[in-house]
Amino acid sequence: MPNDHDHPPAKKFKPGSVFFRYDKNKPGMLLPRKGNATTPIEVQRKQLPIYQAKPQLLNQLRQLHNAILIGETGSGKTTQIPQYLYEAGIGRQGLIAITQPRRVAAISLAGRVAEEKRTQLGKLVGYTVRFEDVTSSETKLKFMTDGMLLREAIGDPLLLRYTVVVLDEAHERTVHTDVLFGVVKAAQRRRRELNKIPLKVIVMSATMDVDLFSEYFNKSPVLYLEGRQHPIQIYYTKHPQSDYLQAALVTIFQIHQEAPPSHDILVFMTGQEEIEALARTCRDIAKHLPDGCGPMLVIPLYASLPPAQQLRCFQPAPKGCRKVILSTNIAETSVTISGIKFVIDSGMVKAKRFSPDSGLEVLAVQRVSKAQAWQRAGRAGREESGSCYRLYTENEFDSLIPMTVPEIQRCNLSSVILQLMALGVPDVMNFDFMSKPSPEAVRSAVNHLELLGAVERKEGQVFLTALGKKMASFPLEPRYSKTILLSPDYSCSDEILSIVSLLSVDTVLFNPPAKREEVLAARKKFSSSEGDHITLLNIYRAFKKVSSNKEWCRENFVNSRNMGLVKDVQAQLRDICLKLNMKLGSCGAEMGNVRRCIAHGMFVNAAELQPDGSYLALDTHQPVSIHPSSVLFQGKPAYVVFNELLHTSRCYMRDLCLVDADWLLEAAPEYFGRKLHPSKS
Ligand SMILES: Nc1ncnc2c1ncn2[C@@H]1O[C@H](COP(=O)(O)OP(=O)(O)OP(=O)(O)O)[C@@H](O)[C@H]1O
Repeated sequence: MPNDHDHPPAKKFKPGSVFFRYDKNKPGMLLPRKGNATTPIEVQRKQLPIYQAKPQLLNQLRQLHNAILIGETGSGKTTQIPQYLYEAGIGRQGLIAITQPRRVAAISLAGRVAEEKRTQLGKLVGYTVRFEDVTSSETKLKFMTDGMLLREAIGDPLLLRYTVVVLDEAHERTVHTDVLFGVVKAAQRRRRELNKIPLKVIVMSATMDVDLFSEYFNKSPVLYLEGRQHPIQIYYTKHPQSDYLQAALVTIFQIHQEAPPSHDILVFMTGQEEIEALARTCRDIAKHLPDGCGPMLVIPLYASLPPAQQLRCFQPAPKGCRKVILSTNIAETSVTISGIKFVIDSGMVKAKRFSPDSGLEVLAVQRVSKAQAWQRAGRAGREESGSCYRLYTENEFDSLIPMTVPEIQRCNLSSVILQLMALGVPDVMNFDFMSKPSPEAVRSAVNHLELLGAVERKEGQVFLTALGKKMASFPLEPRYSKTILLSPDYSCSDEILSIVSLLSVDTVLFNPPAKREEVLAARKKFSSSEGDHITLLNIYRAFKKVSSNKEWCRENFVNSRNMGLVKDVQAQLRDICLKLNMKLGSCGAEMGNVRRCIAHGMFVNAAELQPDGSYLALDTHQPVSIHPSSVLFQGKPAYVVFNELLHTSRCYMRDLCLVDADWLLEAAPEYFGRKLHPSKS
């Protein structure tokens, strides 16, 4: 459940300044060429640095099966390469897929390329992201998240619909991209062996380890694209900043007081709570600025916002008003946001960290890599010159790691391994990973899947079970798909589908700290002593009962758009269930069944109350605490299962469900036999 306890309290704006310096000798960014934002789109295309290189590029790309393309941010790689290929008739026998690590990039790029080609989105140019497919039989240029191409590969490992796959923003090294590298490489090889139409693979980024990529993709040639269209000045703080939130705030208003209102600002922060808090503070301050300071439109941008709300950042601000976008790293790569002249980079990012020893995956705030810092800077200077204010010193920048550690080496691998096994990869350790995950992490994930019944071992080999095959049909973490698949046994599929959809969308509630008392009063009506899952379900049921009434949502601090999205997700999950011939039903008000089903699906995330009032995660014996946002915060239930762990000052369990020890024992007798004290339940 969303919380309002982990961000610092909204701060009063202290007049003052953050001092920056600009080192001309170390900008890393080059000289301008030409162009401006009001130029017609055809002319804009021709002004991109890539245009100069078009004939040579096409010449090379026509011949090569693999190519690594490296070019500065904004040089035109993502928007132009697919069009050049298409216009030159390369790969015409099939589709050209362009993968992106994030959905917001896939959607906005498809929109831009459709506009450049003067066609309606969904026709020649389309996109596919989780729970949304805007393509048709006419689509030839298909922007998609890497996760979606991976899902397609489960049904079609040779990716026969595609003649070209462009793996964009390869430096991001998400789990999906890394697995996709191996899948695409294998498809390419198999197609050659089977004499099928060849698959061309183009890997692109502005900031990647070219040697590593070239070596991995069969010593592929590296094509360097020179130059950038507009210059970006980089500023560093003179002194280290102890509080990047405060530094961001001061910098936003320094710029706001000095720069023309049409110059918009993009600020990189770490997460939703922090962004919402900063947004509130900015709006408050903006109301009380001296005359002469224009209005400010503050737009939050983070992954769990519904797509329509995310896309608001692309709309221009009203005339005379400055747009300030406060974003997580979802706007870090690929996107062009019109009007952005200034980027403010906190230098921090929230990222997953996994410890195979403890088996726990936690989200924690950490420093960005140099590659990320350059990508962030690259969001300015796309339509004209720009500036990037780094809220850290140049020395601090120099000490950053060059590239982000691949996610596959720092996350729980159970989802990936399930997908790989569904793809028919028998020995995951021998899968052709660009960077291998640690054997402990693979072992821990296989154990997890075995506990869930998704895989089994026979004669030292690991096999996918029938249940595992079904689990892989859902675009969800294995424990969620397992819970859904179990739900008919407890006659509570409607409830479980609602709960899983609510958890997949995750910010269905508003928790403005300034209205804490009102929020608590409104929530009381729905609050369940059985935990957060049931409380969420109560809210969702009430939402449906009032037919999604907006006024009701406002009164109850419910995010009506996100609730709408929950409905969509639920409908899609239901479709998958029906395809699997599951009998779906409801248990009405009998929540015991629902909790029991949750206990059976999510038992690996169980925690036990200790005699001293603290909690221990049963799997790993790690001390954990109930997050203050949970409805179970005041109580001391003997056993709970939790949805995720958040690492701030402590390790907090979020989204908890009250369970009986007996249910945990039923779910995994051997596993819990050693760990539980059922007398306490
Ligand atoms: N939605 C848009 N609105 C306005 N201009 C755009 C838009 N998308 C792209 N452009 C223009 O096209 C240029 C090239 O964008 P493109 O995404 O192709 O660059 P890129 O080389 O792939 O950059 P990156 O490495 O940052 O993804 C941008 O710098 C901008 O000038």
